[in-house]
Amino acid sequence: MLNRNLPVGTRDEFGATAQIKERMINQIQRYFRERGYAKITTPLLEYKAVFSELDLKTYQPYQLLDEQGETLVLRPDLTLPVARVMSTTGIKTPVKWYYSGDVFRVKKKLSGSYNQIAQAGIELIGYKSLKAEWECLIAAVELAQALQITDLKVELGNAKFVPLVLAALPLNEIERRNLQTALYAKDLSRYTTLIKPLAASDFYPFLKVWPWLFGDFAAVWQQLQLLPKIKAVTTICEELKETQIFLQQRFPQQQLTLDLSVASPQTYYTGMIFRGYCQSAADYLFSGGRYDQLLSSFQKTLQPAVGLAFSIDDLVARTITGKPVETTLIYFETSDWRQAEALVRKIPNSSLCLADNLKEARRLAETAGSRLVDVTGKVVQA
Ligand SMILES: N[C@@H](Cc1c[nH]c[nH+]1)C(=O)O
Repeated sequence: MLNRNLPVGTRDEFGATAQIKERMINQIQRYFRERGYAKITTPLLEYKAVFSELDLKTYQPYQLLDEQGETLVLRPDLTLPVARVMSTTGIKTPVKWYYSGDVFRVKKKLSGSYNQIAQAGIELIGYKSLKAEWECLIAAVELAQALQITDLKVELGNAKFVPLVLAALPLNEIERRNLQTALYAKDLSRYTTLIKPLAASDFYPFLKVWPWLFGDFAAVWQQLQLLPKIKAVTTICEELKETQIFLQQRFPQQQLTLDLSVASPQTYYTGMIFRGYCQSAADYLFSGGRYDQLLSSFQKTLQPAVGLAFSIDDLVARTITGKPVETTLIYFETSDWRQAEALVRKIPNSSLCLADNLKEARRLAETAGSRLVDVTGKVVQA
């Protein structure tokens, strides 16, 4: 019976879903193109080694062997293939890429989520200033606005914040790792036990609130004042504050949150991280960050880089829950074919009705819940 089934986590897409998805990908790509980005495409199949910098437990890839016995994977990420391209082609930097495509991540049976995820994103390579992060954030917020997402929340963080604070604590390696695990898992009873030995430390007041260091930017900022000065952390915080001020000037209505107690969504991030989410979507709408070390794992030169990717499927799911699209069928006699085609071009979501006669056309329109129009442009059935 497998010839009638789909593998776990896959799906077919058709009708409104497929159409909305296509439109959305086109809209996002057009936006990036008009902003001066160049298109890049990479293959679905790559050597597994390309993804050695990825947390392969979280993003488990589908594997297969090529004729030489090398392990290939269906790409579980789109940023690493771009880094591979940069290291093998000698393309001059700085460069701004945009792309869209599917990534494949093994999902547990019954998890209910999909293993083929459509993404559209950008990678800005060769830019070390904060301007690159801001460019990504502007693009993300403007796109969300263009896609009519009115309840977007932008969450800022920094991949280095947690490791730097942990490194400043008087703990050994194992204690540090345990504390990090408890913090990320929000395992509060274990976390409280682990910080007890530090009760006399300057860090203690901060440690007591650290698991709650997420939410409204201003509120988190206030809590952050409890943290004793650590030079590298101060720089991170200043960047976050500057970014908040910049975003608030540019998008006064934009909701902005800060999360300084979360694990970096990708192991390759080395600086600011940002995610966008909204109430009606289950997962993040976009996710990105700075990854200055990634290209050095492919080649000797260090290349600063920032990027982000939209998760298209969540955007589509969110749109589908809106009101159904009104469709129109155009009924015509064969002698009026060109005229009918002209109407299809004019009326959004319309198509030619290939029924033999008007009676049959009426029946088809009714079944499809479509309006029926004849070539003269007259609605014959609403
Ligand atoms: N590849 C990242 C998103 C990203 C693009 N560029 C930088 N980060 C992800 O899938 O989470």
